[in-house]
Amino acid sequence: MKRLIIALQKSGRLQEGSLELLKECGLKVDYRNGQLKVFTSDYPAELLFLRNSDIPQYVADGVVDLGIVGSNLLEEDETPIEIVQALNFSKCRVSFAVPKTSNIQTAQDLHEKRIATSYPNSVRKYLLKEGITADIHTISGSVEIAPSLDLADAIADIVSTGNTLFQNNLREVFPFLYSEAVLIKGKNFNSEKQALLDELVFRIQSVLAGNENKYILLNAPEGELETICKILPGMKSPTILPLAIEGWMSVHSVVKQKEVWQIVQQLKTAGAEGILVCPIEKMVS
Ligand SMILES: Nc1ncnc2c1ncn2[C@@H]1O[C@H](COP(=O)(O)OP(=O)(O)OP(=O)(O)O)[C@@H](O)[C@H]1O
Ligand SMILES: O=P(O)(O)OC[C@H]1O[C@H](OP(=O)(O)OP(=O)(O)O)[C@H](O)[C@@H]1O
Ligand SMILES: [Mg+2]
Repeated sequence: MKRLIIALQKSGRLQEGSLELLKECGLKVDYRNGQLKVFTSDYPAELLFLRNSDIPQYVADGVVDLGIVGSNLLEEDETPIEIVQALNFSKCRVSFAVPKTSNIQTAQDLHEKRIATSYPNSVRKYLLKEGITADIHTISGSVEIAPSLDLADAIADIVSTGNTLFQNNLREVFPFLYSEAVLIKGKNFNSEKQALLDELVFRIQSVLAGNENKYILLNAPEGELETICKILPGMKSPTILPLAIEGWMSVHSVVKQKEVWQIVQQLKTAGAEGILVCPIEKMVS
């Protein structure tokens, strides 16, 4: 039986989310920290745990079939690689930041300044586009410390919560790149491997759709049904079932996770009672 070889990060920001997603897709993974190779059961895959920065090359060379990396790495790496699916986790931005006391406010203010970063190609491309020249210093980690050591006037690094900038007395100037985890595909896909990939992508999309939506149930007075159904469009339409008490209906529907609180408020105002909001594990439309 053919197995898809999937490269995941050995340690770091992407590992937990990658393993979690594969488990939600039905791949049984018995992984113990430090293992470099793991076979999955319930789906024919072999997981290789590699350095994040090595994954694009392994995928491009066809040494592995698939990989999960941050899209910012692909921008930096410039290896031509097909993104099969954005994965909606490890979302972050790559931003310029400066000491709180600095008067750098705009892209133009970076002209002829010293910029420390782990992403020199991405920074170079951005500055070139803006017609700005700067002195780029490449540092492989802990970039936020560079201004306090007077190694740089500004940095370009990943920002998520902004805590690291805050702790290092830095101020975000502006982001120039947005990133999230993505599934990337190598070469040498015969029809058997392609079928396995299609199945995996189908499962991933079902999990992502499930995560983005909530199942909502509520009791509605019959007289308010029309208003309540307008608030709840559902996948096709809401499901309506009679309650044991006359004059009341149970209404079931699916709503976008990000709209849940606003919809709950509208439903309460429209007279709904006993509102339940439940997670959806998988959703196939
Ligand atoms: N704070 C963060 N929040 C969200 N995503 C992040 C954050 N930091 C990094 N990432 C994402 O995770 C990816 C891997 O980052 P991580 O710091 O784990 O590895 P690395 O140090 O860049 O690489 P290597 O494993 O080669 O040392 C980044 O390319 C980015 O897409
Ligand atoms: O905005 P925040 O939520 O604080 O996240 C940003 C920090 O996260 C990443 O570092 P990481 O912790 O991965 O350490 P590293 O530099 O060793 O990769 C990134 O390089 C920033 O330093
Ligand atoms: Mg990091």
